[in-house]
Amino acid sequence: MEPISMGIAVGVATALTGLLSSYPRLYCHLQECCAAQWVELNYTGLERDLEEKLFGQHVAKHVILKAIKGFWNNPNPKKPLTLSLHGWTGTGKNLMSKLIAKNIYAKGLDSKYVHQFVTTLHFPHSEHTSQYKEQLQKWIRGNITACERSMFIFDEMDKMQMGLIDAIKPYLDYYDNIDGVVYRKAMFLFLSNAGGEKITEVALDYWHKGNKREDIKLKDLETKLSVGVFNNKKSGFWHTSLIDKNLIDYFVPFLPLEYKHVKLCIREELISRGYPVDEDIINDIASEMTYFPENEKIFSDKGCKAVEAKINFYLE
Ligand SMILES: Nc1ncnc2c1ncn2[C@@H]1O[C@H](COP(=O)(O)OP(=O)(O)OP(=O)(O)O)[C@@H](O)[C@H]1O
Repeated sequence: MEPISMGIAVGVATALTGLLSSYPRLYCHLQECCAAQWVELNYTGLERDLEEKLFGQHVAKHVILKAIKGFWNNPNPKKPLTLSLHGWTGTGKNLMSKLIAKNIYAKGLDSKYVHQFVTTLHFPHSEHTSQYKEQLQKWIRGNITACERSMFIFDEMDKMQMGLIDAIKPYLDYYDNIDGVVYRKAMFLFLSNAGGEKITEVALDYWHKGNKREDIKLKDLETKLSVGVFNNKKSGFWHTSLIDKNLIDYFVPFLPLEYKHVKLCIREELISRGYPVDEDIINDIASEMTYFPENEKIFSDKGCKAVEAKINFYLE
């Protein structure tokens, strides 16, 4: 490029940047920003999505809707919202995070204000904990400075090293601000399989007694979870002061999925991929999944996780 054209290009770019920064509304019109047109809870949207897309999780739905509504309607929360999602693999914990993000951020999980960490992927080496710790704290601070309504999702929380959990702790607590940064409007979601077996015991017990699954209450599960997980010295996450200091606001249990839920997942997947809905195919695929316990075969051992792969195998 010639020097004159280069000069003009730089001048135009500088003028545009100046213009956009002096008109934040115009900036937000063109780019994702932390204002209400990009970051706002769509409660009815969330309610509808959970009803239509998340199967067999009445307790989790109820807790999440209550927690998020209360938090969002409070203009001055005392601490960030901290949700701990527990359950067997493939039961919808990641799906739930996705639906929450979708109904708060216009760009859903792709929003620059939604941050996902997977322990084995992002923090794999225990010898690097102090380095991860520093990076993570910087990351949280920087992102909440950019947008108070940021969301952080930590997957495989039960595999996270203790030191790293300690690094997040100050941001979850009841502080008005830390070094001038207000963390109270952020949301933290912790996902783990911890407690999955205890939750299954409760669901199985209901089934054996001939009770309806839909009658399982949060308190039935909480009692089991507190004995089996929170007081279990082996489940790393739980004997940290996250629990001792009451830093987790809600425990969100995910029930193991039954044959009928697996069928719903298959149906949903067929529709979303534009295949015709054929009951025979749905039954065939659902029957190919494996179920436990050994004798009764009630719950899918991978939840709905293998559905996509089974459909690929069956139809393509
Ligand atoms: N309850 C559910 N309702 C509808 N779809 C589901 C449900 N549970 C799982 N799925 C589907 O199964 C797949 C795996 O689900 P997801 O990743 O949410 O499970 P997870 O509980 O996070 O598993 P993991 O503990 O192994 O990470 C996704 O495609 C998801 O859409």
